[in-house]
Amino acid sequence: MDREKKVAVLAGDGIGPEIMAEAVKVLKAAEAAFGFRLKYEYADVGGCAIDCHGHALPPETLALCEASDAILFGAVGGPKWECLPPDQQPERAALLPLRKHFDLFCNLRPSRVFPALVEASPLRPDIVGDGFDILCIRELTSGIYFGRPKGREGQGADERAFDTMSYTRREIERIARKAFEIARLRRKKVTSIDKANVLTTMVLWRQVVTEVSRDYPDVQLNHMYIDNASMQLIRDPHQFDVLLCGNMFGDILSDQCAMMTGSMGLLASASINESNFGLYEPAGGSAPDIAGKGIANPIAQILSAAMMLRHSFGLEAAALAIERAVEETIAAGVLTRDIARDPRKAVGTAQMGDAVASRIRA
Ligand SMILES: NC(=O)C1=CN([C@@H]2O[C@H](COP(=O)(O)OP(=O)(O)OC[C@H]3O[C@@H](n4cnc5c(N)ncnc54)[C@H](O)[C@@H]3O)[C@@H](O)[C@H]2O)C=CC1
Ligand SMILES: CC(C)CC(=O)C(=O)O
Ligand SMILES: [Mg+2]
Repeated sequence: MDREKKVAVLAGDGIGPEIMAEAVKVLKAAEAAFGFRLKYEYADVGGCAIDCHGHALPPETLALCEASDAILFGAVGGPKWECLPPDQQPERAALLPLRKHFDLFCNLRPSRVFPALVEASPLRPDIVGDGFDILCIRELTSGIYFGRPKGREGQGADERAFDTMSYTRREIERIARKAFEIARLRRKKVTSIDKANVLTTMVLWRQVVTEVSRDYPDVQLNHMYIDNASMQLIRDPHQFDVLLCGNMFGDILSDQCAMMTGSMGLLASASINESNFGLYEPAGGSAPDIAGKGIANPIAQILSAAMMLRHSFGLEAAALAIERAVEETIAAGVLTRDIARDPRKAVGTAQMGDAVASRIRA
């Protein structure tokens, strides 16, 4: 790495600050071990930013992100802000605009079963086998989460609310190309998820994905309806390599994939744009039910930091070292409550971060 890189650290709400502290701890251990330097600059985002600045994505936060080489993001939202009008809630007023602003259209969510956690999966042992390895590639800046018009109108029994699902050929093509390019580096299989039997948007999705696939004859493509895919993931996860999804279906299936590996707290993600600028965040949310208790699993945040080193900074060896340290820590039986077989032996968030960091130092 030629110069010190600047990381915008947006921890957010709920468990966000707790798990972020552990990711930064691990990154600092990696800096010392591998001799690179990162500069961490912190800013408010989400509900805590509404409380302090009156806006979920204050201009100074956006300016910091623009001046940074990557964004490390925690989570936003929670019951405290649910009373706000929908367009002012932290998720819609901060996270979605951030994704749109930086055109972070490509969301990578890898779900792999750690060998020591085969038993933590809620799937039957004969289905999990030695573990599966699925990469969910989710389109992140379009689809029904962004389509216009959306709104509410009318009153009484006639009051209605509506969202618009929309995809352009260009939007589908660029995420499909990413999926095929990445599948080439893996097991060369793309399963495109849609609902083309009902939704016109998804008819175009299927058509464009099929057209793009002709440029990748070495990669096998099959199409699957979202309802079937949800069932097939549980019946036989080994049939999947790369899942190519639109925004909403990828949101839903990736939570399912996370839990199939043992916990929501294990699923890391990278959201990148065409210039390889990225935002790195756990796939889960602010987990208000466990926030402030020091028991959240920091692994998804730590592995998101490893993805940042790999995708934004080209620090492959350091990324691998973090991933290996996480795997070894889990194998040594250092487990947070969500993945521990015996909750009485579970460690807290900070102990898990300490254990991973000390393995990197070693
Ligand atoms: N990227 C983001 O900032 C996201 C924000 N949210 C927001 O977060 C809030 C809570 O949403 P929920 O639907 O409850 O989803 P959630 O992902 O926050 O929590 C779902 C379940 O997973 C557990 N969980 C999540 N992360 C965990 C971790 N690291 N360790 C252990 N357990 C973990 C929680 O305890 C909870 O039981 C809402 O305001 C929601 O809109 C939800 C998803 C993503
Ligand atoms: C605001 C939501 C779309 C966040 C979320 O659930 C996700 O990105 O997985
Ligand atoms: Mg989600």
